[in-house]
Amino acid sequence: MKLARLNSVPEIFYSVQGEGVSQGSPTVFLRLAGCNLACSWCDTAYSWKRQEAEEMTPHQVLRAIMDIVEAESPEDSPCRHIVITGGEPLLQQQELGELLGLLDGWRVEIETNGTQAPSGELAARVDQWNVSPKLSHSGNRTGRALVPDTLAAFAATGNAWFKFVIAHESDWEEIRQTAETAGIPRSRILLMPMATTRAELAAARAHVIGICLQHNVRYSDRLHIAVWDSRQGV
Ligand SMILES: Nc1nc2[nH]cc(C(=O)O)c2c(=O)[nH]1
Ligand code: SF4
Ligand SMILES: [Mg+2]
Repeated sequence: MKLARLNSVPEIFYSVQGEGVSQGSPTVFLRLAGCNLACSWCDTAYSWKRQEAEEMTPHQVLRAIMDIVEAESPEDSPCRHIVITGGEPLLQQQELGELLGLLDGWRVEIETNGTQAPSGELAARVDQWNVSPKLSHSGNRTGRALVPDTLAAFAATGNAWFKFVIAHESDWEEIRQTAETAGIPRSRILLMPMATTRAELAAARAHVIGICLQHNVRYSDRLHIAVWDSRQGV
């Protein structure tokens, strides 16, 4: 499978989940390479823009994960929570399924842009989907980033949350329409500020919380940005 490379090494790290409903949980992150979209504000473009990626077998990835767990999480309570992100991890479903087969007893979250439907086999191994559908402000071609049938398939799993990046007040209307078409319940929607720096996050937070209150949906902060600013690999 292809892993993103950060500072010339495959991107696997131990941190707290910074976004969504598991925010704050100690987690191993695995970033896969490649994406089918090209968001203008992508904060991990290095994971898909450059052709370089680290090719590893699922067994090698498992070994690298366990090395980090052993080195960084406590011996008396080793981390067994993984977030797989990208890029778009569902472009590598076959290999991902093999890896998840090796992560027996782990809690698995997948961050996805919601354009690729998971196979039933893969879905059975995933505890939580963090789906982040890309609105028109992402600059992707219309129809490419928002795929209603695929979003509906995620909604039907019962373990998906839908995390939308807010750039403007007017984004709510696009979210409302998307949710209605795909059958996404309000209780599963989170709004998150568009921000790649601590200063941008601080400036946008109150405004996005205001939109959440107005429409009775959850807010998600971006803890890793609040804490480590625009640093990658944390
Ligand atoms: N700490 C931390 N939490 C995250 N949650 C989602 C991330 C992502 O890049 O998909 C991410 C990330 O890069 N770091
Ligand atoms: S879907 Fe995610 S990884 Fe892909 S370009 Fe958009 S923000 Fe970047
Ligand atoms: Mg990130």
